[in-house]
Amino acid sequence: MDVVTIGETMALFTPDQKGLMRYAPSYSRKFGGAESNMAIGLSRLGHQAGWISRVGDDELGKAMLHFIRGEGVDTSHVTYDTEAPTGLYFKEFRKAGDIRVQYYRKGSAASRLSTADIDENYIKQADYLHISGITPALSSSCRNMLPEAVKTAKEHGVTVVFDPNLRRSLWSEEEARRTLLELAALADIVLPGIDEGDFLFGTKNPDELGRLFLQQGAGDVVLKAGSKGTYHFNKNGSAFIPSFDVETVVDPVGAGDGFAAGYLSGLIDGLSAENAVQRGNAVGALVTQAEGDVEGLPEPEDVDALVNKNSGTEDVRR
Ligand SMILES: O=C(O)C(=O)C[C@H](O)[C@H](O)CO
Repeated sequence: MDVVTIGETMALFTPDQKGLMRYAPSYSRKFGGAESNMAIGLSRLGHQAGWISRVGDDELGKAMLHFIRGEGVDTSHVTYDTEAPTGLYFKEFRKAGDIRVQYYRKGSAASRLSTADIDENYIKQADYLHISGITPALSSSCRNMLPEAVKTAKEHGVTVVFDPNLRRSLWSEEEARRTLLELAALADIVLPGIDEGDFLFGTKNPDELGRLFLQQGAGDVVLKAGSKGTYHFNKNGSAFIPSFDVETVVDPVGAGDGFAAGYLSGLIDGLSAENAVQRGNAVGALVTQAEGDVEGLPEPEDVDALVNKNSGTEDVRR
């Protein structure tokens, strides 16, 4: 297994019409969850990814599992929870550039994940363990589970990748800041956005953030500056890798997960840090071109086409 990830995926309902959701009579059903989005991204790029989770023992849970398994992700460590339902989320396209999400996930099956779901043998055979800051916001059992998963990974030399994925609506600012900083300190690679860095450290200055995350304990800091590009910092220095131009953003949700998939795919393929980030930028850009969290995740030839079209784009070692 190249990467094992842990987290909640929800049935995603999108109104078939734009505008306020209260007027929407019909919805399309999709699936979305940061960690499985990333795992599907890896699978599309030809890698082996496994996803640890719980889903409700209900029709949506079954459909979700079929879907994610069908995308080539290993779901052998996903269990059906007979006492709690699959979580739901709604994505409302109010007007261009104004997309809102509404969760119905309190007490969901995945919020009942706990250290009992951490199988040492499963984690130890992976090269990377990917976790996000959404999971600890779901419940105290989820919060206790992640450090245990990280400990298991570290004992076996599995590289820990942490995407803060701040979801303010799920917990208090204070709790979020404390927990995300704790997890960032445990990770080998962190993938924050500039706004998340600002939330955690009170500055938007990229160099300052790079320094602070390194000081916190990460070996590699990959700092996403949205449509501008991405910074990479490690003990050898820093680089800025520009983003790819995107004409119209159809749906930005899931772009960060796509970035993580592209970046990890690059590392798995042995690319330099800068080229891995460039692949991340490419996947992130492509994800925004389709509606849905995973529908725009590319195959390798799509990534190559975008990167080659922009081959004038150079990595700038700083
Ligand atoms: O917001 C969440 O918690 C989700 O996991 C839903 C989406 O898939 C996710 O935000 C995309 O990154």
